[in-house]
Amino acid sequence: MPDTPLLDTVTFPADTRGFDAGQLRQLADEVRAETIDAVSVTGGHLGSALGVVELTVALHHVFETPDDILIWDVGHQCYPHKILTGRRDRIRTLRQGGGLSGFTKRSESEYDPFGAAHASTSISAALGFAAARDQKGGSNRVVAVIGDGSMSAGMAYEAMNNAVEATSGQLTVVLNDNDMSIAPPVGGMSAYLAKLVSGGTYRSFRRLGRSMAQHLPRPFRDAAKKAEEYARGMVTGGTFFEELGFYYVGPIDGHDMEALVPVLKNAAAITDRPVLVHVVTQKGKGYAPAENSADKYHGVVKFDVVSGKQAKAISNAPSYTKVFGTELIKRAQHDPSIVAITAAMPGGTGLDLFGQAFPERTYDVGIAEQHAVTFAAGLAADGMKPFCAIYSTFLQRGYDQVVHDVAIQGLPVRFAMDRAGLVGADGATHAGSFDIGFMGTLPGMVLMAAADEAELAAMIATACEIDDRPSAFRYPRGDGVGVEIPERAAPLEIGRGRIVREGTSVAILSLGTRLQESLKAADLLSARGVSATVADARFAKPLDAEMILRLAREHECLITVEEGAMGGFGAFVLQLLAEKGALDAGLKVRTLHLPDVFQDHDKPEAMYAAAGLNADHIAATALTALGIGAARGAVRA
Ligand SMILES: Cc1ncc(C[n+]2csc(CCOP(=O)(O)OP(=O)(O)O)c2C)c(N)n1
Ligand SMILES: CC(=O)[C@@H](O)[C@H](O)COP(=O)(O)O
Ligand SMILES: [Mg+2]
Repeated sequence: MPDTPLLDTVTFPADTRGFDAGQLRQLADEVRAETIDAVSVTGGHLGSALGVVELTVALHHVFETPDDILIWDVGHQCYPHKILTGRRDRIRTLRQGGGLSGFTKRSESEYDPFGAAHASTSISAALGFAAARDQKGGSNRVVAVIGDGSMSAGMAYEAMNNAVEATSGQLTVVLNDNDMSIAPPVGGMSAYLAKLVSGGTYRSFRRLGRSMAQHLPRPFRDAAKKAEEYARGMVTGGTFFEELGFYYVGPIDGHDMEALVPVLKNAAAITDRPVLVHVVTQKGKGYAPAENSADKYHGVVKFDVVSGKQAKAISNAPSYTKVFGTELIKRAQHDPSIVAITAAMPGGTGLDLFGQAFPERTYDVGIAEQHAVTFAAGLAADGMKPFCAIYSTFLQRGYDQVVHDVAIQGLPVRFAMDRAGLVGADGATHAGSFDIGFMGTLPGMVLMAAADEAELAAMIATACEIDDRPSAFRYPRGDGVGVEIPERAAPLEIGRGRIVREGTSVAILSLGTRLQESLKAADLLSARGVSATVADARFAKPLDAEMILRLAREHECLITVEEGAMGGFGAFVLQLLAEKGALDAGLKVRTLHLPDVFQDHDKPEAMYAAAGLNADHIAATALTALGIGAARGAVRA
């Protein structure tokens, strides 16, 4: 544990309010050491947190949190904030079951006035808080901190566009520009910010001194007159933001406490217009292994603090993500119309591999899922074969585009939905729980779910051939099950499932990831003298009606299993059975799916157990339905 004498005196931000610049610097150093040490035992989003240590200390020193509202965009950089807001005693439980969330969360602390984890929501939320304050005649201040990567999303612009009209009072947006998203940032705004930073203004701000006050907008000038040192580090510019009605201040060095504190004090005092403070930081700041790594330790597993070496688990199977990337490359080698789209997640989606193989056919559109989907629709409309690879949870943001721009027009966009199902430590915000329901209800959509990595390869091959309508395939976070992938996977027959194991009394109909557990459940049932068929549905849409109706006819009990929310595969099957009268003769149907709650972060195994999607739960469900009765423990292997 690091030596933290000053931090030890701080439990809440109020404890820092009397600190001088030297003490604030020392506090930042100690918070940084504490953050590194904590994440070394928990894993998590380290690089972004290290980049905002000074900013966090300065914000809590200047603003009267929690009365003043401080909103972190994404929230993945909030560990220093948690350390300073009464949660240091639990900081080594970050992202662990029952422990602190890795993001901001309203239920966790009054210092988290708004929860997040998806990007680019902070300015809208802050504007809402500012407008609420205005409505109530309050006087508290409101701050949003948003990263340069998150500044690529439509929501951020929608909020800035509305800011001047929605609030007549104080609102500070801190643009934390570390010139990084998860991958290097992309797009015109990123280039614009780089230009602002590389301009003479930034290089020379230290020389500007008090004369700068003359060039500042009037409120700054007045404030600067009161405290001339506040003017240091403030530079006008940023035409784009000015045109939207903001005062633009910056760029300033986000690691320089003597620049940060006075500038933030000034921003807090401005009430006639919103202020955008452009702060330049370094992702991974102050920890050499992070600073020197390509991803700046954006997300790490446990690591050794001295060497920075991460304790990566060894696996015998490739990750689904890697299978997606490599299989798509194979297909693209024979089909020049295949192109791939990612919304700022090239590494996370495996499209970094595709991008190396086909740089000209890979589009990283930034954090802009809505645009990604409609951009793919345009590509498809003009004869390309777009694979739009977006995590299930982030595709939620592009849903109207999926409906309106893709599905209604019947365009053959292929949606590769990674991280479908539970994701462990990132928790509820990142779980891909809903895609079966929201994609499966769309007319014309072909929706597949991979039970293993060979199935994923087959589904990619299938999607390649679907040229007359949209298609989607879902697959989970993590490694495959270790099955062999054929050199050239054959496409599947659309709407055909497969029987994996034949039995007589119970039919377990699995969609996607829980097939292995379903097979284990069949073993458990067999040990209890119950014969089970196990089928892999492969398709949530169109359903294999023939297979499902046969299972219904030939078994006493039918259990659907899926790693998705209610209202998904099980609901589709029930609807089919009802429509075809297959429920009329007493078939016992049970639908196993994710529980109707937002499951908190935990180890995946614990989450599956809590969800009731393990072999013993499946088997117990069958036994209970058959009236054989079994406490779960009774069927455990
Ligand atoms: C809507 C959405 N898309 C993608 C992501 C994945 N994501 C999390 S952080 C991040 C990069 C954010 O970059 P920036 O805002 O600059 O913060 P930094 O990591 O640089 O501190 C991305 C792409 C997300 N959380 N939400
Ligand atoms: C904060 C965020 O949204 C990403 O960093 C996310 O945590 C990545 O998840 P994976 O680790 O599953 O790629
Ligand atoms: Mg960034």
